Amino acid sequence: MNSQTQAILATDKRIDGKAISAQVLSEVAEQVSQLQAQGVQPCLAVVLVGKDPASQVYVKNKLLRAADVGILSVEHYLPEHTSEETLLSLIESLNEDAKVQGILVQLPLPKGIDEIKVLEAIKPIKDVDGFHSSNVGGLSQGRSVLQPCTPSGCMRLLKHVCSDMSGMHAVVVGRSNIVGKPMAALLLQANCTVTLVHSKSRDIQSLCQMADILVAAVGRPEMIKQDWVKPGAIVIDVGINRVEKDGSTRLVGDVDYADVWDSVEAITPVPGGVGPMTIAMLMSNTVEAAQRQHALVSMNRVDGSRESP
Ligand SMILES: NC(=O)C1=CN([C@@H]2O[C@H](COP(=O)(O)OP(=O)(O)OC[C@H]3O[C@@H](n4cnc5c(N)ncnc54)[C@H](OP(=O)(O)O)[C@@H]3O)[C@@H](O)[C@H]2O)C=CC1
Ligand SMILES: Nc1nc(=O)c2c([nH]1)NC[C@@H]1CN(c3ccc(C(=O)N[C@@H](CCC(=O)O)C(=O)O)cc3)C=[N+]21
Ligand SMILES: [Mg+2]
Repeated sequence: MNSQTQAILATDKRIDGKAISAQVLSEVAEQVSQLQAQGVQPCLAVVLVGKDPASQVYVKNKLLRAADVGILSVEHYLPEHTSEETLLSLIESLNEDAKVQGILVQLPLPKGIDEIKVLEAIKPIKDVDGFHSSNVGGLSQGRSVLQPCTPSGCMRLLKHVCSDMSGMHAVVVGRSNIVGKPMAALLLQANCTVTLVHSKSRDIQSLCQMADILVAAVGRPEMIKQDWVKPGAIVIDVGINRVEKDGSTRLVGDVDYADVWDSVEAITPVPGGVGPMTIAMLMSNTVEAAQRQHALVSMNRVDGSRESP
């Protein structure tokens, strides 16, 4: 095999989240134009409480992507010591604002604010993160609801390398409400056999070795090594870890990318894998929310009923 062929194969093995997210974003931009032609301007409200530096970077990136695809965004920056009451009343006013179709409250929230209470306050039809219990429940029942962005982005990446996941054994490491649990639900819906692994699981390495599809969402830098991975496995690395090395900061995943490379059939890099997909799916959800709200309003106009979105 000459080196050029090798380079092409190497490119194939690396699941390019940046490129695939660009595809998603161009589809979203097209949907935005269609909505605009119907007199609807999709708008996303982003709420950030406090000054967490990582959150500031993520929020900035979300606003940039929104602008790219023609989604209007409104930013609400609240001080660290904002009361729960103030935050809840902001959400209430965004719920009532017909010009805002998507509401995102950046997590984590400062201590002292009840995260669940805040997420439950968002109208489910505007819940572009898919974190409201009604959307979480809907996902678990297989209903068509707004889905959490990171797991749905992972599914989109998986579909690129694997058109039919039916019968495959998927192992998800991490059981958070925002990644691990909804990821397991989506894989189950795609007819995978799903194992959900967490910090109390025994013999995690053996569990990972069984995976045809391995999803790592732990938050432990390069925890997953070559001898944890079955040859030919597909690996999705959700982890975003900042590590100090030789005086500079580097971003690494939960998987030791270089170590597992020879064993895997395909793998997502960090950065440039799941991260950009998360933001693209947020834009996709915002458009979907706008479409649903527009459909509801039009329907109500026809039948005269008073239910508002
Ligand atoms: N790329 C993206 O778009 C996103 C990336 N992330 C990144 O993904 C990672 C996970 O995020 P998130 O789900 O919010 O993290 P959480 O900290 O909320 O959850 C981590 C999960 O990993 C489990 N865990 C911790 N240590 C181990 C271990 N040694 N072995 C097995 N399981 C373990 C925990 O188990 P237990 O429940 O028992 O405590 C928990 O379920 C982070 O690096 C985060 O930065 C997150 C969101 C989006
Ligand atoms: N309500 C809410 N919704 C979220 O979806 C949400 C959240 N809160 N809190 C934090 C996590 C984390 N998250 C990421 C999004 C994009 C990248 C991303 O774009 N990553 C780039 C690198 C960015 C960098 O350099 O740091 C990449 O992987 O290529 C990462 C992580 C969304 N989250
Ligand atoms: Mg978390």
